[in-house]
Amino acid sequence: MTRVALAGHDLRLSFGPTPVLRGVDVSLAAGEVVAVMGPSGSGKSTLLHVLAGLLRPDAGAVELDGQRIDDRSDAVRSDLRLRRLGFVFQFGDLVPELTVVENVELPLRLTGVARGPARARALEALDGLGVADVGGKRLSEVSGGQAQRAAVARALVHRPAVVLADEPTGALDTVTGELVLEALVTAATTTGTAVLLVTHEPRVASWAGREIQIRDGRVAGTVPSR
Ligand SMILES: Nc1ncnc2c1ncn2[C@@H]1O[C@H](COP(=O)(O)OP(=O)(O)OP(=O)(O)O)[C@@H](O)[C@H]1O
Repeated sequence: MTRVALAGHDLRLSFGPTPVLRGVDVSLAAGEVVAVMGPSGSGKSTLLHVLAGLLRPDAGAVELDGQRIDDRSDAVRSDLRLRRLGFVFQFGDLVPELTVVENVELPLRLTGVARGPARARALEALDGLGVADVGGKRLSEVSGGQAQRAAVARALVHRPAVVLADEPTGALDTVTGELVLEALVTAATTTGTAVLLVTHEPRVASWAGREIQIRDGRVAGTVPSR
């Protein structure tokens, strides 16, 4: 049977009086790429933040590799995020004071990997995205597309169980966007990482195996990607 990497069960969350998630069930198998689509304001990013343990749901449960995480302490959830999850947002979110390669090795260094092996793995991850040559540069010295590819390398460098990506190609040209999506799909097929991709764009969703449609804080349907 396929291992479930990440699942949300009957997730509910309101901001003040406004319900934003109204009972969402989602499940991602290891190695699966799933797109989350839906109109602006339908709750996609909120769902991603709840699944990441960044926001606690009012009700429901989140399970990572079969273990419930939403009821764990902030410190435990933060540690799980560091070790088991990778994130890609629309605008890279790298640390400007560090070089590109220092950013990519960060998840490894923070979990105790020694400097030498961490550097080697970071350079390998950058190489996989075609940007190893800018490893020594600071963010101010690289293009937006190079920075985003570095952000993807950082999200994948520690071979996380799950990558959560929120409009990861939103700020990129088509060719760079495809490099980013290809890297995410390759991680899914080669290392069994589950990838959840929030996007507005059908072209981006077509890289996923399955599309979850969110409307008004509920799953309106799940369809195979075109
Ligand atoms: N921290 C917050 N406090 C209050 N309301 C919020 C907060 N975050 C999101 N919302 C509201 O929750 C609703 C869902 O927002 P969310 O960002 O999840 O939607 P989305 O589907 O990702 O939208 P988009 O496609 O525009 O990014 C919106 O009405 C938004 O205004």
